[in-house]
Amino acid sequence: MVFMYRLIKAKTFLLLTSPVPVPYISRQICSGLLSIRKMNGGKDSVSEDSMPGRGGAGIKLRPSPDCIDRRECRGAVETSSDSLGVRHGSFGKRRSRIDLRSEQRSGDGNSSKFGNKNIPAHVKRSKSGQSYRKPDEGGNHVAPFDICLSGSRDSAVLKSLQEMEENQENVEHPIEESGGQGVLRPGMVLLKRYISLGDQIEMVKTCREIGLGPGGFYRPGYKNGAKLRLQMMCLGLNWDPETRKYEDRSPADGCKPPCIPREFNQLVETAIQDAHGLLGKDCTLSNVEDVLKVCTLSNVEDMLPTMSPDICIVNFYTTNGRLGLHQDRDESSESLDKGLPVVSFSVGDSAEFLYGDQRDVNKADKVVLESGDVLIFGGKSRHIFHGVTSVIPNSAPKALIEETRLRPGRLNLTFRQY
Ligand SMILES: O=C(O)CCC(=O)C(=O)O
Ligand SMILES: [Fe+2]
Repeated sequence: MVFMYRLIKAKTFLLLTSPVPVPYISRQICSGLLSIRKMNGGKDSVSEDSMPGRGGAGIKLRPSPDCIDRRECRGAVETSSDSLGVRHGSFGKRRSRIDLRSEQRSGDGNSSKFGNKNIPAHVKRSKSGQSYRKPDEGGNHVAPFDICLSGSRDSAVLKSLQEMEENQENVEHPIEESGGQGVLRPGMVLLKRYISLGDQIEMVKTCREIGLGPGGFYRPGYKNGAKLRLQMMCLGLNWDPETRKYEDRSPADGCKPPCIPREFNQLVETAIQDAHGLLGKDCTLSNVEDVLKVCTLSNVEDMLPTMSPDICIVNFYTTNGRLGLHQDRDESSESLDKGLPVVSFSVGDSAEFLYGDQRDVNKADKVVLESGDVLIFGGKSRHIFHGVTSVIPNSAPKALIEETRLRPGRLNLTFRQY
């Protein structure tokens, strides 16, 4: 609700005070949010069938200040324009995307700013110098993956809703069954059903909209050619499983990663504060047995440091998607050493999430992450092995699917600070 309220308030203010369209302003604000950071490489951790480690090579990176200047990548946008627009019923009414389309079409497409800097070698370019998506093995054009089903009431949506209804009649998902809210281990906190339905809906719509544009969703692969069992899009900085580095271009189309929407970051910060509240309570309870243990605000911050995300990896898992046990270790060594947390939002179908000290599924603990859950792991838990073993079909909130037509599957956003 806080997210929705802030969003409406900000948009109303901008609409009332601005002579230019809100989406334009939002993008400018977004640019201003990004700060320049000196970065160095993280260490590495690779496993078969898992997300490999993200070894930074000591390069200096910074979230691109103009990461949402979509005109730079007009070629890439044009190729995906079929999947945007009014044919998506209520989505088409969203002013931002329509404005975005016309801006993209009327943009000068000047690729000089794009330059040759940092463009991955395998990204193809047209004669005019515009980038476009890599064709698949069969040479077919690959448009960004649409996390939502198109058509107002097409049969796939109806089938999905019907199955969901049947499933939800038979299966109960009480919070206790899926693992309760609270401190799972030092530095690891689960906030159950933390994101309101309204905010989940906005999140899906926003991710869909960004995901269809430059730097949008694609199916990443590893160096050995194997594909991850998910669709991915990176915001702020791009993480490439093939190079295992953070870079400032998407390998799918050579475009700069889109910015992280300000509302997402606000929710991350509020979630960390609320996690601190839980950690504080946890301390108070332990004090009953251990009076010497004093829990102050500062050591709550030591257990789970605060962070300002400049990276968001957005994953979409279809119902047979998964992600092997891995560690998130490619952020800067400064960030890793401080234990700055990874904050994870789950939306859509529930998933079985494994975590533990070793890369061994038999030794890992399991928790079910449901739509609206926020999982935070930092401090002593920053280096845990974790992964997604399965997505539970038809477990998403029905109203979320009705409102967004999110495909069967799960959307996951992990925020980090480089
Ligand atoms: O989907 C999830 O819950 C985890 C995602 C993840 O671990 C990652 O993107 O590094
Ligand atoms: Fe991860």
